[in-house]
Parts: sequence; structure tokens; C-alpha cells
Amino acid sequence: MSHSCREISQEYCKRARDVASELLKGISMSLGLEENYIDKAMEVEFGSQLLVVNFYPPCPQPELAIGMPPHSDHGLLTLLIQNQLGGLQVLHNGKWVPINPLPNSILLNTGDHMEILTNGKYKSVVHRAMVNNKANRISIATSHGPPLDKVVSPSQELVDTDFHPIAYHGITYRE
Ligand SMILES: O=C(O)CCC(=O)C(=O)O
Ligand SMILES: [Fe+2]
Repeated sequence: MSHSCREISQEYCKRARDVASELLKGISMSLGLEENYIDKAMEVEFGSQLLVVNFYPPCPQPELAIGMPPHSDHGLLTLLIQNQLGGLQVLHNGKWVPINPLPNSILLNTGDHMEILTNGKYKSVVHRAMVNNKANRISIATSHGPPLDKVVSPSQELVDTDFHPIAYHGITYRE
């Protein structure tokens, strides 16, 4: 990787972390928790961040291929940027919904650890990427999660025996 490329990706990762950390505050508050709750509980400061660059060349028969098969992301949050071609689809009520990228927008996916931590209040999003026959598609994802060995289980504050029984086993990122 060239020097400038490394600098740009480091800068991008740092900025993405700042955005994720602001979003985690908002999510904590939306759950009636203190704003730094998720940050502290998940040790996000010492957590893992992954930068994934996806490159999808044009495909002559896009209907016969898939860019990335259905999955949900690990971690708490994924920030995704992409060029203006579309292709990302999200599973919603059993149907694949195409997500049209807004110019200069960041798309946010909730991940598996978020679903576990919030005891299912924030579900992790199942998504896939389709290919097209026109142009190269590029997407860049950063995922933000706890340290690899942190055991993530439903937050005590969101669990009660009557209405919100514990619904998930604890897992680590490594698993
Ligand atoms: O290319 C996309 O839009 C999706 C990429 C993705 O889901 C991932 O990197 O986890
Ligand atoms: Fe993904």
C-alpha cells in the first residue's frame, strides 16, 4: 500500500470510529440508557475495527450471479459507503428491498453483537450485494465492535423475567 493510501485509510478509519461512537451514544439513549453505556459496556475504545473494500466488476449476466451472498455483519455497527450504482439489498419482512444509495451518504447496518447486547431490540440486518452489467461497483465498509475476546450477552438493563426474558447466549467476536 502506498504511503498516501495508508494515510488516507488511517484517517478514514479514525473518522469512521468517531461517527460510530456518536451513533452508539444515540442508540444507548434510545434504549433509555446512559449515553456512554454501549461504549463502556463493549469497551469500544479498545475494540476491533475492520475495513473491508469490496470491488464488483461488471457481470455480463447479473441475474445469474450474486456479488455477496446474504449475511449479517459481526460487530455492533457497520458504516458503508459506495459509488452510485446500487446493488445492496436488505431483507425486510421476507422480501429483498433494493437500497438506492443517496449521494455522499453513509449507510448504517446494525450487527450481530448489537442484536445480542440489546436483547433483540436492534436486530442485525441481513443484506446481500447484487452485481450489474454496466460498471465497476465499489463499496467500503468499516465495522465497529468490542475487543475480540469480549463476551457479549444481553445487557442486564434490557432484560426482565416478565416481558423481556433473556433471548441470547453470550458470544465473543472471535466466535
Ligand atoms: O457491497 C455492499 O453493498 C455490501 C458489502 C457488505 O455487506 C460487507 O462488506 O459486509
Ligand atoms: Fe455486510
